[in-house]
Amino acid sequence: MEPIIKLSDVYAGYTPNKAVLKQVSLDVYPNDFIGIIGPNGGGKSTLLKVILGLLQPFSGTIEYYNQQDYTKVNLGYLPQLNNNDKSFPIKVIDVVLSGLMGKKGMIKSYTSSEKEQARQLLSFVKLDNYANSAIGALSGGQMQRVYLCRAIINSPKVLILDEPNNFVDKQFETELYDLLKELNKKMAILLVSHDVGIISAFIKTIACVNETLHYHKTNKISEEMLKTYHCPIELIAHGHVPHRVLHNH
Ligand SMILES: Nc1ncnc2c1ncn2[C@@H]1O[C@H](COP(=O)(O)OP(=O)(O)OP(=O)(O)O)[C@@H](O)[C@H]1O
Repeated sequence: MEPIIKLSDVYAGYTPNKAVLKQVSLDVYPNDFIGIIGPNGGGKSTLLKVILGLLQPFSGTIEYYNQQDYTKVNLGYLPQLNNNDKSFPIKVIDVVLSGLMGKKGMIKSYTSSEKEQARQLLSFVKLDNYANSAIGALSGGQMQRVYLCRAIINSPKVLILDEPNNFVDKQFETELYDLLKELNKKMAILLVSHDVGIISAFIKTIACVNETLHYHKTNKISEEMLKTYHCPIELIAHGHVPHRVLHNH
């Protein structure tokens, strides 16, 4: 089977001669569900930017379906939420529909079947009653669900999520992962998360990013394994659920 995305020996960063990512190689296959973990500042978001084509590597290659042009691969992206999103004057359903722009370009109107599809997705994440609300009126968790709908409305081959559970209400957290499991039947998923304990029940493999990338063909994480690869974690307990979190560097 051919990988959908193939990174080979990638060096990337923001200032010349100061690589944040070094010697990174990774193959992403159609049914993958990869948990991307690592310490703060280790380079997880930078890796996503490289994969999304937002940051050109200093050296190394990134190939999509054996093509050089990333726009030919349909990628869905759920970015980290930031506070600016709150002041953006746009209706919830239009946020979801804006996920079609990559396919349609800057268009003025959407078809009724596209609107229906957007409504179905909102119903999928239990926000059917908010379709016509302003996005700024929603809680952080609700906004994340809307952005998830936007990321998947174009049926991407790869769904990329950056800390989706940062703002998600506890009540929706399990539902979010169940939803991702369902989506994984149709698309590869790359998930950056600090919640290693929780995601390990859903992910299939692990990429530990700490300047370099170490890929583990398992969803079981041992401290020894991560220590070996300089990706420190520790076990703590939140309530009744044992949890692994990453040290701050
Ligand atoms: N736009 C930028 N310009 C310059 N340096 C940056 C920029 N974005 C990130 N960095 C630096 O690159 C390094 C890696 O950052 P990155 O955000 O990729 O890490 P991360 O693993 O996603 O961290 P976190 O878990 O805190 O989100 C850090 O040292 C960070 O300060």
